[in-house]
Amino acid sequence: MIIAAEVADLPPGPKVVAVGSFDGVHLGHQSLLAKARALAAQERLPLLVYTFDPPTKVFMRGVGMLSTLSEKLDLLREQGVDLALAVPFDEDFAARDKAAFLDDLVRLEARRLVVGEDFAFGRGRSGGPADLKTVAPTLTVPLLDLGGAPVKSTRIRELLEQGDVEAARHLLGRPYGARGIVRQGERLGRRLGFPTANVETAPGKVLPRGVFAARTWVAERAYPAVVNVGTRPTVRGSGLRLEAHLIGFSGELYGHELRLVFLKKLRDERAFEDLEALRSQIARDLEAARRFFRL
Ligand SMILES: Cc1cc2nc3c(=O)[nH]c(=O)nc-3n(C[C@H](O)[C@H](O)[C@H](O)COP(=O)(O)O)c2cc1C
Ligand SMILES: Nc1ncnc2c1ncn2[C@@H]1O[C@H](COP(=O)(O)OP(=O)(O)O)[C@@H](O)[C@H]1O
Repeated sequence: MIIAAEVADLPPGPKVVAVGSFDGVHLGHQSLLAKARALAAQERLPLLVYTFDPPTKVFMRGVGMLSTLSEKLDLLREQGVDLALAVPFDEDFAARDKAAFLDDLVRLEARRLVVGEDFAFGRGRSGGPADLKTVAPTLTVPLLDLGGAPVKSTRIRELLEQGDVEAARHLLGRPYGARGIVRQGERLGRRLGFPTANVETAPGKVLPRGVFAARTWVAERAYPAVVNVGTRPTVRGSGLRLEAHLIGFSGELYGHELRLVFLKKLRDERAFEDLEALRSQIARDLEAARRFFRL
């Protein structure tokens, strides 16, 4: 997949262009991309995804994001997208009028356009499908319905904020994941008997709170894990932290990238009277995770 941040950096030639924020690349996005891919194959043209970083709603409304740019690009690649244009979405971009956006599509040599039915663009969301049709024939894809409501990033964000990683998984078509570099913490984990890799995720990334059974990867190796996402009230922690105790791992992780997917919520985070009480609870969490993984 070829990736660019500006129209001028993409190879010339006609293309099928799908436009949207694609935050999370959920099942709705995936069905839209499948239609776009089929259209591209039929027309013998490459498929380009024109997307925004951060997602427009994240910038405009300050909500959290389901996928960072690198996660989104990986997911788009998995969906068989040939080219990705990820433009920085900022004040200037939000203020551009709809003609400027249409001009981008012309410069991209868009021969067919594919958008979700709720897509709008340009300052004040003034542009819509009728405007797009002045550039190229436009396929407007209806929102995919699951469980009696459309699949939308907002709905998934809300489920994750409630810690419901299993319902989020149904709408995403895969378990929700996060990634980041392992940083040094207060080195209390080892003293507790449960070393925990402290994973620094991107600012603004949505994290479900609580204790979870998770699958983790370091380089290409997979480890089952118990993960806590919270503020560690027992040790008067500050700020939200993601900490993973990898089952069957020993060694150093500092500076390595750790990836994980949240599989099952085990419980909410709590304040314990003392470290001993926390230690025995983590031991029970570990047992619950082992049962989950049938270890
Ligand atoms: C499975 C698991 C569950 C945890 N649950 C809680 C909890 O309920 N309350 C809490 O205050 N801290 C909890 N923690 C966080 C520990 O307080 C944290 O791992 C410890 O402070 C180690 O911090 P350090 O990595 O900075 O040394 C949990 C950690 C793990 C791995
Ligand atoms: N099974 C394991 N799971 C997670 N981290 C481990 C494990 N075994 C060793 N480690 C190492 O121990 C570190 C965590 O130890 P800990 O005392 O909790 O320190 P910190 O406060 O720096 O997170 C990890 O970053 C990693 O390098």
